[in-house]
Amino acid sequence: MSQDAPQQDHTHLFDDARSRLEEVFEALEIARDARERLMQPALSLQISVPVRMDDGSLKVFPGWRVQYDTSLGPAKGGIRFHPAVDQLEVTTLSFWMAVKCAVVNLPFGGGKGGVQVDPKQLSRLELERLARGYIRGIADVMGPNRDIPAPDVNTNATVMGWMSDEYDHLVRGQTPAAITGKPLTLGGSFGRVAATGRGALKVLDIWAKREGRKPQDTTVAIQGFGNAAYHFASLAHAQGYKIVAVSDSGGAIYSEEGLEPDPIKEEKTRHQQLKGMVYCDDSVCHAKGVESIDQDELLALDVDVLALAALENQIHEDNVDDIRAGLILEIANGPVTSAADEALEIRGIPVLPDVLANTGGVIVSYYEWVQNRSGDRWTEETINQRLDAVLEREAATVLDRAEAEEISYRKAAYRQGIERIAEAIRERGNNQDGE
Ligand SMILES: NC(=O)C1=CN([C@@H]2O[C@H](COP(=O)(O)OP(=O)(O)OC[C@H]3O[C@@H](n4cnc5c(N)ncnc54)[C@H](OP(=O)(O)O)[C@@H]3O)[C@@H](O)[C@H]2O)C=CC1
Ligand SMILES: O=C(O)CCC(=O)C(=O)O
Repeated sequence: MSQDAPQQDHTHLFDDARSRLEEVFEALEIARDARERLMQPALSLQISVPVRMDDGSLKVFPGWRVQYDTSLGPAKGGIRFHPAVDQLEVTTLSFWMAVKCAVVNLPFGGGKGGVQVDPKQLSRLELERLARGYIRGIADVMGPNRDIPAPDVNTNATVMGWMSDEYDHLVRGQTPAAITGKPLTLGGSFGRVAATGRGALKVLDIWAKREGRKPQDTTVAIQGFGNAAYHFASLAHAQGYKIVAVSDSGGAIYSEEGLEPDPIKEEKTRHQQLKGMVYCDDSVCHAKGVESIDQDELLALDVDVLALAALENQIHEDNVDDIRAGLILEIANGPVTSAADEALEIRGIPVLPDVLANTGGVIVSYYEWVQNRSGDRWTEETINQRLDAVLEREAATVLDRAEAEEISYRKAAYRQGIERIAEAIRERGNNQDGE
């Protein structure tokens, strides 16, 4: 563990994730080969990333790349820079990637990467050296047909651009399809930056329509204000949803009258933190009656939708009884533990699960990969239409199944995803005991 890493216990994270797999094994006839394969990752690589700091000293950061399962296609998944990253977290995130790609029927397996680092303590050049060093460390196991990284927490298009450039140098050729989420000028796709938030809103809309609920009558609190959360907030606000609270790693803000995400984003870009910001310029206030609240208070607000868009393990046994929201939308990966999930199910609070609700990002990453391989470039309109169509189809299947089998949306999504992976494992045949 690096020197400044916070004490965060991921010991139970992977067990917790696997307990959802076991639930599927109990409910469905999944072949033994698939059961064996899916209980542990296919490949797990640990690396050390040495970074020359601006003051001339050398710091070494631990990093990982895990490919959980590649039966449906090359591994796919983001890279996280965060002080709490460790092998178990990356493994769990790669497992969720495998499930989510299968839930929305992408020709991808699941992968994930991470570096245990606080990127907020690095200069821009140090960050670039770290990004390049990470790619040198995992280059042997990645590539367009093998494992395709993308952004996740604290990484973005700029970081993907550096990584893509580093990979091109290593393989002595332009290989844009090796990484997605790149800047547009380096072969990135229109629509990728907003895709996770847009996809989450689409899934919420599909659910709301079935429930006869209108955006104008729906209040939303959002945990997080990064890439996924901001784009969700901005698009939801434009559609008429009332965003009453948002939070970041430093605090939360609330307004009963509703917040305007775009000016808040501009302020956050200037001041880094939501806490203590002023939302008025030239005597125009973008959010009247804004007050600072605790991050935990946001989770307990009496709202129609609580959108979780920060990190895993946010709703757990100790705070689940405080939840008063009508619906939980999981934009983050794994924000609700399995124990909390059961408690919510008993209380009749539905959860639109991560493996469906946050698939917008990886779906548009798939479109980026397809465009890079064909040399084609699709318009933003085409991308968004295709994204909507996939989510309409796959979300409908999950919601219908939940209703027909009288199970939670999560259980229905897991059954859909695991069935597809198990089928691919079966079709690959028996010769799976070696190279
Ligand atoms: N980016 C993508 O395409 C995808 C992301 N996801 C998932 O969505 C989640 C967010 O990712 P992304 O938006 O990319 O990451 P970002 O790094 O852009 O944003 C993370 C946000 O979470 C905030 N945060 C961190 N800790 C807390 C906390 N304790 N309470 C409240 N807010 C907190 C951060 O605060 P601060 O701004 O202060 O740092 C930041 O606003 C992750 O779980 C990720 O795996 C899922 C699918 C795709
Ligand atoms: O865009 C991608 O390939 C993966 C995004 C990601 O890491 C995720 O969905 O959690």
